[in-house]
Amino acid sequence: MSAPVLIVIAGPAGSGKSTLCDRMVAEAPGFSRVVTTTTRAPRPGEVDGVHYHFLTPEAFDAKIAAGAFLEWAWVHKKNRYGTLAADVLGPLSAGRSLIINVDVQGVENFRRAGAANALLAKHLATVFIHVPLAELRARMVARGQDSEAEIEHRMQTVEFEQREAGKFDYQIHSASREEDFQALLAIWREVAARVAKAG
Ligand SMILES: Nc1ncnc2c1ncn2[C@@H]1O[C@H](COP(=O)(O)OP(=O)(O)OP(=O)(O)O)[C@@H](O)[C@H]1O
Repeated sequence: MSAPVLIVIAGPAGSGKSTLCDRMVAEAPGFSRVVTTTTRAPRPGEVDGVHYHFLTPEAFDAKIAAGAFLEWAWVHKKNRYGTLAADVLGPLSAGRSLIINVDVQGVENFRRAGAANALLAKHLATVFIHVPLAELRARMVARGQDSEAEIEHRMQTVEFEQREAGKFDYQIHSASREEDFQALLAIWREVAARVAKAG
């Protein structure tokens, strides 16, 4: 078994974050997704503790007051989403590896949490996925999930996101799905070796 790691993966919309997370969980031994917490209502088929921890706004407030979150944020001014420290540190302490897909701004929260928590910092690696603009647009169109307006909206934040890329520990320059996955596996091996060496 390799040493446990926490891979935080970010990149523009359509860069392939979900695809890579799904594949790591399916194929890399000992990997699971971080279960995050939200105040939004469960959608049909969503299971509490599996897809999210679903909390009432009051219960979410209580966790904030208790300092239980590594990070949290409002999304569209409507619902709150966050990551409880226990949902990251618990699995890592039990020897399991974690992957989480967050937006570029969310990664800053993980860096800050790492600066305040040595255990987290030891296991943490941030990964940015680069994709040329035309290819990003093509992937979103091909995915068929977003309206033309939504795609335009998402494309407007890409430049900002790319400017943040230099702050990440690792970069993947996206090619085929297989090459991207192999690049992530190589990063995982490197981080696991670093964690093992840190003891
Ligand atoms: N390397 C790749 N080459 C071509 N297409 C890819 C590649 N990786 C992922 N895709 C496809 O691009 C689309 C976007 O991928 P995915 O949904 O994983 O992106 P995402 O970064 O999670 O997006 P979002 O932030 O919008 O949720 C999907 O249809 C996926 O199958």
